[in-house]
Amino acid sequence: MELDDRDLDSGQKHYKHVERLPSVVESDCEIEKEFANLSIMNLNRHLAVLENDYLYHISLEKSERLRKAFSDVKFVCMGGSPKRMHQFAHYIKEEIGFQLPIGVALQNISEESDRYAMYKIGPVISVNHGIGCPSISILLNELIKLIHYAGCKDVTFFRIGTCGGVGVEPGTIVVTSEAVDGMFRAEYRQIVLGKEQVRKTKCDEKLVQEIVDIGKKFENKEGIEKVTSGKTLCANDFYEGQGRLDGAFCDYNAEEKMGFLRKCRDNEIKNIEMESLCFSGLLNYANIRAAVICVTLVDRLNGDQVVSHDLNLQFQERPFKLVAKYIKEQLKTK
Ligand SMILES: O=P(O)(O)O[C@H]1O[C@H](CO)[C@@H](O)[C@H]1O
Ligand SMILES: O=c1cc[nH]c(=O)[nH]1
Repeated sequence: MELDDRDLDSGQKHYKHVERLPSVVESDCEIEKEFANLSIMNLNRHLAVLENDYLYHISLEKSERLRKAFSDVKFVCMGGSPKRMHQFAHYIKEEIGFQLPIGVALQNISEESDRYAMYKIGPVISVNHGIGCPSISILLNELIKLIHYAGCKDVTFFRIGTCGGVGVEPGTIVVTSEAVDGMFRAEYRQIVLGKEQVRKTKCDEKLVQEIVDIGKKFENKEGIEKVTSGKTLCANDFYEGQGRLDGAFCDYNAEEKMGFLRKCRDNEIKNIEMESLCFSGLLNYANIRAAVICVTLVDRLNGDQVVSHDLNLQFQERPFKLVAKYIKEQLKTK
């Protein structure tokens, strides 16, 4: 495999590798055997012959060091904003009683990339995914490769987010039963090589139920308020894509907007956000357990504007608390 010197000058090791991959992969039944034993499904066979892989957006490189550092990961918690996931990192550290060496602070592992902020707290990764499916898709690709290269076993992913509610009181935690697109299809669609690729987005029923049960057990205690499950509409935009009247553009009227939101409610959609489709689509495809847990900031049947910053900051902590309870219970059994 050929080294690219220009990349080495910038401190990153990239390798020219692409041309020789397909024929090697197709003929190698050792690779098929190795992949058949993985719990991650549908993993790219080309990875098996990729000696070096730089996970560009999280600034990590496939190596023995990476395997040792990440092999204990059991939970990957993701949310939109870097500050929220830094806060969650501190919160989960206290909750699971994880001790950093004296004098060592939590470090953003991916600082060099300046794209995502990622923290490792023992068996938990806390990382921000930015806004929308393209952003979370890149991160999921690199995180799935990370847990594969590190040989992690039995990993669960969570999206800990915020959303707009549909007929539910602000502050409600919605655990997604299935993510749907703007046409109410439980499918994540992506154009690949000029064709539409479709991945199913129904969520793991058992995991949804376990989280709802924990929610019910702690409801109105320890900062965990109303918890419910329902379908989540995943939009590609915050304004027109979510039927708002307050975007820069709006070619529909208030009645049409309300008609659509009522139709959402009648189709058991309880919330609207922007990543659940890709998150559940890719993780389902990989056979990785995953759940989307979002707190509602506004009831869209009553308005569009998301206001009151302090209250939203309090609301954002509700999914933290629920997920932390789940992680703590699981760690007792591991
Ligand atoms: O709060 P997060 O996790 O970012 O989630 C929601 O908030 C963002 C829009 O404001 C979108 O990313 C949407 O999915
Ligand atoms: O209404 C909302 C609130 C938060 N995030 C969204 O995507 N929509």
